[in-house]
This record gives sequence, C-alpha cells and structure tokens, in this order.
Amino acid sequence: MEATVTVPALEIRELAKRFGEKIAVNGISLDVPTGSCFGLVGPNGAGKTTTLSMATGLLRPDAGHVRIAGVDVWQHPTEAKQLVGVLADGVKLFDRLTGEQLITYTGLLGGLDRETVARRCADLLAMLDLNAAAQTLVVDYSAGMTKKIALACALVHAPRLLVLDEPFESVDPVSAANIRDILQSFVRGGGTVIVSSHSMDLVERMCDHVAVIAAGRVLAAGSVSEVRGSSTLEERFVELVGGRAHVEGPSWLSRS
Ligand SMILES: Nc1ncnc2c1ncn2[C@@H]1O[C@H](COP(=O)(O)OP(=O)(O)OP(=O)(O)O)[C@@H](O)[C@H]1O
Repeated sequence: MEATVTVPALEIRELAKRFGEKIAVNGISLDVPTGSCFGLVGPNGAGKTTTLSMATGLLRPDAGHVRIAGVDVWQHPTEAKQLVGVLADGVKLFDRLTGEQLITYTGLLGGLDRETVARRCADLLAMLDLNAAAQTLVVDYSAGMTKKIALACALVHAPRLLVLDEPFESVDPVSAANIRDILQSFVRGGGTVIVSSHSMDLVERMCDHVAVIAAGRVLAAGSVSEVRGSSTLEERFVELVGGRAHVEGPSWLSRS
C-alpha cells in the first residue's frame, strides 16, 4: 500500500533576511503540519515578524523558499495568498473606513461576491463582538478592537492557513478567550494556525506544536510536549534562550 504523504500547511526552508549589517533571519526551516496550531516564540528581535512576513509574501527573502499547502509563495503569489489569512504586526490598515467597510472591502478584494461578503461580515462582527463598532471608523478603534477587525479581515475569505503575528497583544481577557475559541474551532474544521506570541502560557494552552527561535535561528521545534520536556514551556524557553541575569535595578530606583 502506498503511504499517504501529507503536504505541510506551511513549509519554510532555509529562509534568510538581512537588513544592512543586521542578520534578522539566519536560515530558518520549519514545517507546520496541516491541522495544527503552531506557536512561534522567541525573545524581542528574534526574527519572528520577519519570518512570518516572508512566509506570507509581504517581505521578499534574501534566500530560501516558502510553500503554503505546496504552493510556492514567491513563485505563485496570487494562488498562495488565496490560501492564507494574515494578521500582520504593525501593518497599517485602511483606517479611514468603518469596521464593516474594511471587512467588506477585504472580502471583495479577495474575489468574494457581495452577498457572501455581507453574510460573512455580519458573522465576523458578531463573533468578534464588534457589532456596536461596525459603523465606527477604524482609526477611532482601540488597539484591541483594531486587532479584532484585522483578524476578521484575515478570516473573511475562509483561508486554510492563518498566520497571526501577536494576535493577543492589547486584547482584553474576554476577547482573548473568544479569539482562542475561534482559532480552536478553525483548527477543528481542518484549518491550520501559526501564531507568534510572547505568552508561553497561552502557547502551552492553545498550541500543539511550537518553535523557539532566537537571533534568527530555530533553537527547538516540535510538539509542545517534546519541546518543553518535563519543564514548563516558560522554563524551557528561558533555558534555551538564556539572558536571565540577576540584575538589581540602579540604586536611585531603590528607596531603602
Ligand atoms: N525593516 C527593518 N530594517 C532594519 N532592521 C529590521 C527591520 N525589521 C526588523 N529588523 C531587525 O531585525 C531583527 C528581527 O526583528 P523582528 O521584528 O523580526 O523580531 P521579532 O522576533 O518579531 O521581535 P519582537 O518580539 O520584539 O516583535 C531585529 O533586530 C530588528 O531590529
């Protein structure tokens, strides 16, 4: 009997990116299995955003390649981009549109017809608790609301892979729990999620796979239980990444 070969939802091979003298990503390879929730963790400046930007066709790599469900992102960008929903960190939205207009515009741009967009827009606004802000300009949204509307835009064309750069940053605990539920149901429905986060606790609870990166390289990758071993993910992270100095603050900060 022939073995079934499952194509990874996201395949990253030897990606590299340099900004002037700074090597931001230094040969990163990762396989994100289809149907997984994959956490990408690393200290500040590790190269997470740069890696995810290259993986989703937002930033051209200096070397390496990326495939989404087997489709090369840089050779077939239009086809690849139809398969992926992206919530990028720090990318400007068209914030002079209302929330409803922004989702509608994104859906139409993704090739959906008006009727489908209207239906999905209503579902997404309700699901993300943004109904009351549907007619408000996005520029007037709080940081957490902006994250949620960006997530709605990433979901509107029903992608197979969701790439989320720090989706929980600035989001209140209730909304974070709702977003977690949405992502879990997306995965249960056959989708794949890759999420970068600084919250080890959240990654441990939500993800089944994780990669720890630092200085543009992968330090460990695999299932969450493989990577953390007998420690917590946070302990393992600190062990792998280091840098935990016992620093006392400067004396002028101390009142004693
Ligand atoms: N456009 C740019 N120009 C110059 N340097 C950059 C640029 N983008 C990123 N870098 C540098 O590349 C390195 C990796 O940055 P990146 O934003 O990918 O890290 P990160 O892991 O997402 O960090 P954080 O957790 O702080 O968001 C950093 O040293 C950063 O200063």
